[in-house]
Amino acid sequence: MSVLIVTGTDTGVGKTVVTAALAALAAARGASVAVVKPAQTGVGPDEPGDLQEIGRLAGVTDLHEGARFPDPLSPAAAARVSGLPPVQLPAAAGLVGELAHGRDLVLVEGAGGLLVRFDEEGNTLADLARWLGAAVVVTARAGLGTLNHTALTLEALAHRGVQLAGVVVGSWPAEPDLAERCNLCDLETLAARPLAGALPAGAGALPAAEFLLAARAGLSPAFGGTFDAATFRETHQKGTTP
Ligand SMILES: Nc1ncnc2c1ncn2[C@@H]1O[C@H](COP(=O)(O)OP(=O)(O)OP(=O)(O)O)[C@@H](O)[C@H]1O
Ligand SMILES: C[C@H](N)[C@H](N)CCCCCC(=O)O
Ligand SMILES: [Mg+2]
Repeated sequence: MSVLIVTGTDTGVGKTVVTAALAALAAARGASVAVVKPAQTGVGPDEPGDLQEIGRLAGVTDLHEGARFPDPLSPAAAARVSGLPPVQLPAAAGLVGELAHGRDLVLVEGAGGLLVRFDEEGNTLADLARWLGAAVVVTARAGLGTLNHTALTLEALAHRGVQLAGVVVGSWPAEPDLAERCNLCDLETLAARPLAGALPAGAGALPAAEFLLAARAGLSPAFGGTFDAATFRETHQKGTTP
């Protein structure tokens, strides 16, 4: 039994796709896997949310959405605007703990970046990770601007004593520009370890069988994949040094 928390350096960086890739690899090796989204915002009652996307991509059905708010805001702000009660993050931690007893892996996808508030008390995904003693996967953008966002996220994790499970690039472009290629090396410097993966741009639109192949190639052996950071870096580093 283990719990992995999936956060990102921002909203829209590919957390859902990374969570789906982690779930797909776990399921493919026969592990029982549950996925929890404590708060889904920006999606109406009858629309598919991140969990439905994960279910479609990874073929997992053990999906748990804590609360849903229609406005595309932080969970705390979305609850305030809607007049609905905010998510109780301690209760979400309880649910994750319970699920973990009967599963090999429980994945938790946050909302937006690490320090986005879930309630008026200011509880965040970092608090959830701390309560559960769970490590955090940080999904990062590939391009210019990601170094500062990633450094801030890693510093916030370290400040709270939360363990980093790895940095994964959520969407690696087919034709990376100079900043994206340089960032491979610099993201590793920030994390003080090799990249834990890079999923190809467009992976989120693949059918499940092809998504599994992309997940395998795009995530490191620590997550059941074959991604090798050194080979990936070498492939893309042309022109990044004199
Ligand atoms: N590797 C990828 N392949 C295809 N599409 C991607 C990939 N990464 C991200 N996207 C697309 O980018 C958008 C944002 O990605 P995603 O929904 O995964 O972000 P997120 O970090 O989960 O954001 P949120 O905070 O809303 O949960 C989506 O439309 C998604 O389909
Ligand atoms: C609506 C969006 N897709 C996410 N569900 C929520 C993102 C909240 C981000 C808040 C912020 O950092 O300003
Ligand atoms: Mg998402």
